[in-house]
Amino acid sequence: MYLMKDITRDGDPVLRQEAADVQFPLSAEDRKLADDMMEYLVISQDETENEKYKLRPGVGLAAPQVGESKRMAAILVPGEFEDDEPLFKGVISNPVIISHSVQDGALDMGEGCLSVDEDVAGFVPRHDRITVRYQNLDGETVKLRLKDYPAIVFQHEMDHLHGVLYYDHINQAEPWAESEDVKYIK
Ligand SMILES: O=CN(O)C[C@@H](CC1CCCC1)C(=O)N1NCCC[C@H]1C(=O)Nc1ccccn1
Ligand code: NI
Repeated sequence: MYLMKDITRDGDPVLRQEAADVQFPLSAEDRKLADDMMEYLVISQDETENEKYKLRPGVGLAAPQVGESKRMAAILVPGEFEDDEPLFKGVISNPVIISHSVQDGALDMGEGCLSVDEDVAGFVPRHDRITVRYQNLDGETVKLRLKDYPAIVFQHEMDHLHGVLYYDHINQAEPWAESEDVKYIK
């Protein structure tokens, strides 16, 4: 299982590379990578476990963050309340945004990243709504419409597959500048 020491940090060139397509059917190695990334998210979101292993809780983990320059990311977006089903739980490969809203969305608290130790303050403008197409672990093509928080998470992870980090999107001059057509998401 992955520990924080296994998470590549900003400065490692792998985080700035364009990752390679995942080939299907999945190799045993890529299947293990997918399982291990999802395992990290599950354990990190469990209070007892994350304390025990000193893990930062995460809702997403992209392969470049564990040193693998492949177009694969695990995503586990919890439901609103403790016992709810997750809003999304899955490992996506070769994702592409095939359409998106004109309206932008940004988390009202800004973002962070397990690969960036110091949080960089400011709004991270993204698309508020997206239609994403990706391959699931069986190699099937899935098309998914997302909005608000889950859409932000997907875009944060997909950025990693293109060597983009969240702070690349922040307005350095005025990090918290509000604009008209941006929806600020809780
Ligand atoms: O690429 C992937 N990453 O870098 C992990 C990031 C991904 C999210 C950042 C903003 C949108 C996606 C991540 O999850 N975080 N960022 C750093 C510390 C906090 C943590 C987080 O938001 N945790 C969380 C939130 C709700 C419930 C449980 N845990
Ligand atoms: Ni990240």
